[in-house]
Amino acid sequence: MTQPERLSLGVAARLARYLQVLTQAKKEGKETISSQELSEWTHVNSTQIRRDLSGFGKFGKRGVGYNVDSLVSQIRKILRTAGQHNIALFGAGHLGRAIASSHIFADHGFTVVAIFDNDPEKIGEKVGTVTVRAIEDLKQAVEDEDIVVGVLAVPGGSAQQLADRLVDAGVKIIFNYSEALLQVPPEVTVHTSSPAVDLLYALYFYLT
Ligand SMILES: NC(=O)c1ccc[n+]([C@@H]2O[C@H](COP(=O)([O-])OP(=O)(O)OC[C@H]3O[C@@H](n4cnc5c(N)ncnc54)[C@H](O)[C@@H]3O)[C@@H](O)[C@H]2O)c1
Repeated sequence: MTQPERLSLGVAARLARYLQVLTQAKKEGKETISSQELSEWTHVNSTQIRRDLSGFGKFGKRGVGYNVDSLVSQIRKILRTAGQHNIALFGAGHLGRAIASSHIFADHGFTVVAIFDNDPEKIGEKVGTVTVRAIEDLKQAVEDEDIVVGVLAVPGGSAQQLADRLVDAGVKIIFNYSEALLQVPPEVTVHTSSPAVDLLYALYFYLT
């Protein structure tokens, strides 16, 4: 399989979207999927899908479609997300608990291996199988448990100080659920999740 050095942002975003649909299809027991079906679920047109996937070798058979399993592993390889990746979660509140006990990350090979909170009442509590720890343990946890992503499920006012600690501990990817605008060095990527902003984006394409 030939693989370009770096994907364009557009291709990477579409591949991630295909992966999301394929992972769900796999969970529902689907073995093959056509570019037309992928198109219906992702709203990317099927010609574009075939073009995106053909660039990386032949996964599909004419008339049969793509094998879901092999397409999932191929896209994960292309996105370099094959294997398991460890996450540290900050905030054992409503959102943090929901994230820790759901499959949204696990389905894509991410495991929540550590949960941090600054509320003394929560430290030592179990959320699923993980014990809530004090923030002072962060640096050691990143080192010992090979943590590559920090997920912030804390109030906006606490997010920057935690981002600073993550950067200091060497974590390069921050997934920010709060509304805080985070300042990080250029080598660190922040992804901010905002359902309302995603909806505005969808609305823009609906209205134009
Ligand atoms: N983007 C989304 O989809 C989405 C959805 C829901 C909530 N949110 C955001 O997620 C965040 C959490 O929401 P919630 O409803 O779970 O709040 P919550 O109050 O239930 O939980 C927040 C937790 O963070 C902890 N915390 C606060 N400061 C901390 C610090 N400095 N270090 C470690 N832990 C700290 C608190 O002790 C608490 O356990 C908020 O910023 C909220 O706006 C985003």
